[in-house]
This record gives sequence, C-alpha cells and structure tokens, in this order.
Amino acid sequence: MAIKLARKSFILPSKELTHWFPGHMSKGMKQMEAKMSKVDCVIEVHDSRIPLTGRNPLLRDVITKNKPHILVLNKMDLITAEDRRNAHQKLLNERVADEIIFTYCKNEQSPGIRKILPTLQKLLKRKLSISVETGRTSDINLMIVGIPNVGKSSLINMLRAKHLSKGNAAPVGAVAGITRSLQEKVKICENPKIYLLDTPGIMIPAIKDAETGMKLAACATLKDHLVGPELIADYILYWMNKEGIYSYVDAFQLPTPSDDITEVLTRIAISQSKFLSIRQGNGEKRSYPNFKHAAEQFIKAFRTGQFGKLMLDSDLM
Ligand SMILES: Nc1nc2c(ncn2[C@@H]2O[C@H](COP(=O)(O)OP(=O)(O)OP(=O)(O)O)[C@@H](O)[C@H]2O)c(=O)[nH]1
Repeated sequence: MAIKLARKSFILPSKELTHWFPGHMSKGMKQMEAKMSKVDCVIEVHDSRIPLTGRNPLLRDVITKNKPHILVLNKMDLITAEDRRNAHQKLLNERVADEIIFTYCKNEQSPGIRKILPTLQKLLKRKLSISVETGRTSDINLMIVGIPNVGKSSLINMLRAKHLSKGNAAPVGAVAGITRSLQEKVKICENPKIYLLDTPGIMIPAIKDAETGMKLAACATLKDHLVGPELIADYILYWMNKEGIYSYVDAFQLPTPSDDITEVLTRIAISQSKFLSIRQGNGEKRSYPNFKHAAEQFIKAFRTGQFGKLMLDSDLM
C-alpha cells in the first residue's frame, strides 16, 4: 500500500518561531540558575516520542553545572518497547545523563515512577548516608527541568502520590506553558526528606530546522496556534507516509492513504459533518469543510495514540 511522497520539506510559518523564547522563559532560566547552588540533582523531563529532538544541549554542562542528572523520558505509553530500547541505548552511548528512566505519569505504581527513588539513592549515596552528628540524613533538593508540556508537573504529582500518598501539588494541562514561573519547593518524600522545585517549561533557545520545529509542535510542546493546526496535521501525515504507517486510513475511514492534506482534511470534515458557512460577495452563503476542526481531530488522534505507538525520532536512531 506504499505511496509516493510528493513533499519532502516543511517551512515553519514564521521566522520568529526559530527563536521562540518568550520573556517568562528567560526569567525562568535566570531563576533556575540562581537556585542551582542549592540543588543536589537535576531531573530533566522530556517526551519519549522525541528523545533526541528538542532537548537543551546546554543543560548538562552549563545550566546544571554537572550536577547529578537523571533524564526522565515521559509518555512512554506512546512509544513501542523496541523504540524505547533503541533510544535508551543511543542516549546511554551519548552519555547525555547519569541515568535514563522511562515513565508513564498517569499511574504512580508504574515501573519508571518506582525506579526514581532508588536511582536517587544510588546517585546521592554520600548525601543520603546518616550523619554521625545529627543521626539523620540530609534533606535532598531536586530541580525538575524540561521544555513545555512534557509532564514535569505530572511527574511531581505522581512522586507525591507514590511516596506521600498526597494529592496534586502542581497544575497539569494538555497545552504548553501551564507552569509559568519557578514554584515553591514541594515535598515528595518523607524519609529521606526530598523536595522538588517545579520550573516553567523552557524551550530550546533556537529551533535549528523546520523538521525539529514540526516535531516539537506535533508533540504539543509548542502551542498549536504558533504553527497552525493544518500545518501540524500536514507534518504528521507526511511523517506517517514517509515511515509507511497508514493507520490514519482506518482511524478516519478514508478510502486510501494520501499525501494530500487538503484531501484528507476535507474527507474528515465531511464525514463528521463539520462545515463553515461563509457569505459570498453576492450575499449568498456557502458551506466549506471545516479544515481547522478536521486538523485538530487528526492531531488529537496522533497525540492520544489512536494512530498507534509512534516515535518521531525513530529515523535518528
Ligand atoms: N500519554 C501521556 N500523557 C501524559 C503523561 N504524563 C503527562 N501527560 C499529559 O501531558 C500533558 C502535560 O502535562 P504537564 O504535567 O502539565 O506538563 P508540564 O511539563 O508540567 O507542562 P508545562 O507546565 O506547560 O511546562 C497533560 O495533558 C498530561 O495529562 C504520560 O505519561 N502519558
């Protein structure tokens, strides 16, 4: 059922997007650097669907100043076990962090969540040994960092639920940019006492090419309106066709695979009876398929795993 791809490249809708770094992010970055001296370990959270794309290359050596560093690849439910193994190996070879843990942040009993405390105990062995003077262990301060919408707040809430049986302390949302400033530290464990600082999502300072930008947009780390839902849907369609994955055909009951986003969105809008009524120059009203609605449905299907478990960086492994 393979189809010939007509398009090979994408252009981001605005030049500014390649350096999209709003004020609250540079403020957040400064706040993070100011607090770094009190931090024992940095937990960097990223999206499993793009383990190589969009991570901040300066994080390890410059921003976190070589603190013990755990890379948490969240949303592991959206990729396959094989992609997980390949990404793990590749990132280990590149020594991007001291430890790499895959998590699913909708269940506090999932294996990745259970692994975090023992990993901290291993990395911070010295700090966690019982002091001869006080007879107790030192408090541990963690900082959680990462680009927007990867699940930083969800991870904090899971750790609190697992180790303290407490409810949510950090707000969670499906759109990027929910946490906008450095938060007060949150206790996530009583014994040993572990505190976590939630930080606002900080985008990479420069998006190096359109493919990177489109992957970040597809995973909702950029707000949809910055790129536009039709363009994001077009990229997802392009990527799936390129990989020979045609699950969108069944998901939206299309007759065949297609490389034409207008055709795909038209069919989705018609099948869901979503039209826009637009008045013509002569005063008459005409109905047009609602492309925006169709594009949003297409993107949602990708993001919720309806098209299957898809890792956008699989071509980079
Ligand atoms: N499928 C899936 N979705 C997740 C997982 N963890 C979090 N999410 C969803 O991802 C979205 C973002 O989660 P948040 O915890 O708000 O992410 P954040 O990194 O704190 O976001 P900002 O505050 O915008 O930087 C929400 O819709 C969560 O429900 C996961 O393991 N799997």
